[in-house]
Amino acid sequence: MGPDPAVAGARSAVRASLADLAPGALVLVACSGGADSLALAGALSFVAARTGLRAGGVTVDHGLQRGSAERAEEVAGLLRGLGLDPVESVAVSVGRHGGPEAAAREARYAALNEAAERLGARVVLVGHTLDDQAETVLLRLARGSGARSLAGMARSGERYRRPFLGLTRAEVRRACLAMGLAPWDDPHNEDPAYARVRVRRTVLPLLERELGPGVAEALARTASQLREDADALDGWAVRALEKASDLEHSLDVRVLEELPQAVRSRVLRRAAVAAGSPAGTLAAVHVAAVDRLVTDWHGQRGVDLPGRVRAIRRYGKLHFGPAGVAGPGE
Ligand SMILES: Nc1ncnc2c1ncn2[C@@H]1O[C@H](COP(=O)(O)OP(=O)(O)OP(=O)(O)O)[C@@H](O)[C@H]1O
Repeated sequence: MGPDPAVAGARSAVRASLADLAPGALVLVACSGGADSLALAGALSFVAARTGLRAGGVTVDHGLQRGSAERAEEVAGLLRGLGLDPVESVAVSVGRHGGPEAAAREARYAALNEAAERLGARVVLVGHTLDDQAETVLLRLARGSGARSLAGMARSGERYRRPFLGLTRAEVRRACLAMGLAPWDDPHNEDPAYARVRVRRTVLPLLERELGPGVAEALARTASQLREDADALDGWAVRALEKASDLEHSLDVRVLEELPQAVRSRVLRRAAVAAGSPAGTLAAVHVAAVDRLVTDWHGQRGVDLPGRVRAIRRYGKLHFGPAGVAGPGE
């Protein structure tokens, strides 16, 4: 008898996501002990044994709940039991920046990045599923995001890969249990104080009831279509930025005027970030204000942007530089 179909699906998703790596390469799994990342660890251990990859694991103790250190040790023990080596349990101190959830995530990714670099792992696997993707897309849709943001999480980035992005949470949980692994269910995942939990428990089930099943799959499909569109627009923006820039990093307004709005916004955003405006705080309203310097200009000189960057229009050029420093010709 072959393996349970859910286990087979999990293993083949992991195998496919690592197909480009040469034998001997170290792959880490980021494991919280939840069903998703535990199934990921089980599947990675299986795949590594058959492909010559090396498999290790990292669990991060955020120190936010009673008994978290003991649980991290238990998770590390489970990972070692699966034959993963090296296995690390890393304790982090979580700041208060942007709310406890965001702070925990920031501290976690910093710890995972540090471990990957120290251990020489090019790839770190995380256990996001199709349902996580659908929830992310719905949350972002409700906030009014553009294509890049509605594209959700990438299946594969520079360091992080998400082999389970095409599998549902139920499939992954089934795989975890069928592998004989006992997951730890984080009580936060049931706490309706979090918008994501309300989306999971109330909004998505309501949409499925009212609009028919398959809404989560449909949202995930929309995300991957928008990813293709956003990639194409970003590629166009990179080329347009190159074409519009002169040696002093000023942009030619005539070149900008010719661009479709979606591409011009991306060019302006990139130019502002390159001049030092932080990507995280540069909002659509800021980019729109700079855009008006191009398309609806009434002689005003400039626009102030986050990070003390100022965009200035002068003599047919748009210049981005530090606020308070005179631009070219000012
Ligand atoms: N404590 C942890 N230690 C190691 N890895 C973790 C931990 N918590 C989460 N992860 C990894 O991150 C994945 C996503 O977890 P979760 O959905 O809880 O994250 P999140 O807080 O929503 O943040 P993000 O989705 O941005 O990673 C997990 O499947 C797992 O791979």
